[in-house]
Amino acid sequence: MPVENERTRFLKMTGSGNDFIVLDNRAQGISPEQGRELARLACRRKLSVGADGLILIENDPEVDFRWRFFNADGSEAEMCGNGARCAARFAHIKGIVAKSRMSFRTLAGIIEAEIKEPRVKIRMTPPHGLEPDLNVEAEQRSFRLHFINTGVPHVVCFLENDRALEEMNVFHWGRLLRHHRRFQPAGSNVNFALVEDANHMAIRTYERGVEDETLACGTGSIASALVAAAKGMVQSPVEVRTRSGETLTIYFDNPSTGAAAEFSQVYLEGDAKVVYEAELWKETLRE
Ligand SMILES: N[C@@H](CCC[C@H](N)C(=O)O)C(=O)O
Repeated sequence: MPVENERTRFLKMTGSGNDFIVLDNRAQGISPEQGRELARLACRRKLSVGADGLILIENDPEVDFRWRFFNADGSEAEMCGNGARCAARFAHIKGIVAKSRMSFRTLAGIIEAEIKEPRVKIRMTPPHGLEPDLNVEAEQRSFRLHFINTGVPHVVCFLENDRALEEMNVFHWGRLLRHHRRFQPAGSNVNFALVEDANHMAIRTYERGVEDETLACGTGSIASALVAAAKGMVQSPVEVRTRSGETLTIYFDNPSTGAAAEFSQVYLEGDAKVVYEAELWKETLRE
């Protein structure tokens, strides 16, 4: 049983439709292995709380706190943009960090956050590994993909219009590309993106570790905006419409375009809302 207590308090939170179970692990001592198991069991929809991921807030000697982030399938991810905004708001609501500006440790590096209730703006770690224009084949269909790591790995596939975005079978093609040999062993999140004008985009994302389309993906929205900026299609700030209909705002400095494009000062801003506070009963943490 991953949680020793009979009942564990948690907040259910949503970052623009990406939903998370967030709990204070400063005293509970849930180990990474137990966290994996807890995520896998508690994130199951209809059988338990149901969520895209689990966030454990823990003490850190150098910054305000650190987190561990687990996808719904129990895999641990280096970063999650929407989850990071929820974690910062959780820490503020729970009095773990009284000030509205804070910093916390993730496996991808230190994230800075500013609470603007209920919005949260976070400063990301530097994106890296841009590889534009990769031609990838899946089931006899060719995709032009652009890879970038914005804390976790992402590929971006640009579509030409609203209809193409609406009709894209994200579950089918996203799953195939996410597991494509080109992106192994880590695999990749897969974003289908539409540039509407120089400051507006719409995206749909197939998420690694959730193994489905989610209603929003922060690092995926950033990846899509940065690749579009590298190609000279957009400029900061970029408003990204997510599948939930909510908008994420991406800010960045982009001094150069093309394959060697560089980015600094990358920020993500959007809502991070509490759905409810509750106690998790052990009885739903069974197969
Ligand atoms: N939803 C996230 C990304 C979470 C991690 C991802 N599923 C992975 O394993 O790479 C976001 O908002 O960034």
